[in-house]
Amino acid sequence: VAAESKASTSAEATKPPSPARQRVKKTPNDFIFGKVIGEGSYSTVYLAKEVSTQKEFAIKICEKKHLIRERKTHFVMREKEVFMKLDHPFFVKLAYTFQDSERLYYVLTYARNGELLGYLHKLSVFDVPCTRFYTAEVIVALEYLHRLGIIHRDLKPENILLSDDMHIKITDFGTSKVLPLNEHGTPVNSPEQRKKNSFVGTAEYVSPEVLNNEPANFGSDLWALGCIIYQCLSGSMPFRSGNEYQTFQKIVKAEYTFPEGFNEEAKDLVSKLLVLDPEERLGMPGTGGMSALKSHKFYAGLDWDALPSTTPPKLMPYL
Ligand SMILES: C[C@@H](Nc1nc2c(c3cc(-c4cn[nH]c4)ccc13)C(=O)N=C/C2=C\CC1CC1)C(C)(C)C
Repeated sequence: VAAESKASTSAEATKPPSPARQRVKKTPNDFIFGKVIGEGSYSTVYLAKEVSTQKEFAIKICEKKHLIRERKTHFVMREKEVFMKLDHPFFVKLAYTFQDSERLYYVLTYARNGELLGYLHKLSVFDVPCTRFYTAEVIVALEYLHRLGIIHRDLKPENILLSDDMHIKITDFGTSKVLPLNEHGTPVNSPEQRKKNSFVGTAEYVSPEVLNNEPANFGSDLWALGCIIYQCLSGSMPFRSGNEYQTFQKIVKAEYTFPEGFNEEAKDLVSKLLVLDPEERLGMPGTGGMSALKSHKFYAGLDWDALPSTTPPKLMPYL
């Protein structure tokens, strides 16, 4: 990588910086690359350290020829478009982008404490205070995302990362959808949007409408939220089944049961999210919007605006 980029850097060195590019573009030589953090759909994400600041970043690298061959350039363009719009503490931030002859590089926040899923596996279940806190942070993140007209479409505990101070950092927007905004800046999810969906989320969290080939909408993220709340308190997924086909059969019928002892307020909340008709899900405009969701008794007493500055409850093994 270093050798090739030297070639392109020298080529770039002769190109006068265009006015649009005020700050100098980074190159791979500005970073020391470490372990592979994860494989995205058309990319590999590495842990890396910026030489000049010793700061750690996650760097997503895409092979240009692979993207072109797989005709996925629009995915990475859309993902970059989404990252450029996001400026909120509960999302991974895009710090720099640059390229060399072979690859595209996206330099992003490194969420040092990894996936929420990891803690859920370690503890098997979260207690009510932790479930309240972390799912409330997801709700604040969804409210921000939906206000920007962005549907995540693949929300799941693997995409909910944790920062140094144990607040959430949502990531993986490669499959998100950006809805056009009308003249008032409100997202338009019109019938024209109803073209065949090319993307289906992760089996256990995908919503009925997406399985029925209807376009994803904000309700699709609320369905995933319902699955996540269920999973935090029970340690298992509501529609988990022997195989994917059986899982899908349960999803399209919203067929699931609560385990013994499941928190009553959470039962009521989940039953208002895992509803077949997206418009009927708590948090959608027809049911009072996100403020109705935030007023649900499961979150009684929670200071929503203080969440980013609240000390997160300790994720404790279930006693
Ligand atoms: C879901 C995602 N996983 C992850 N994506 C990102 C991480 C990340 C960190 C850990 C981690 C940290 N400590 N221990 C584990 C585990 C998984 C991660 C991060 O720090 N910063 C940005 C990321 C992603 C940016 C986005 C453009 C792709 C996949 C599997 C797609 C790579």
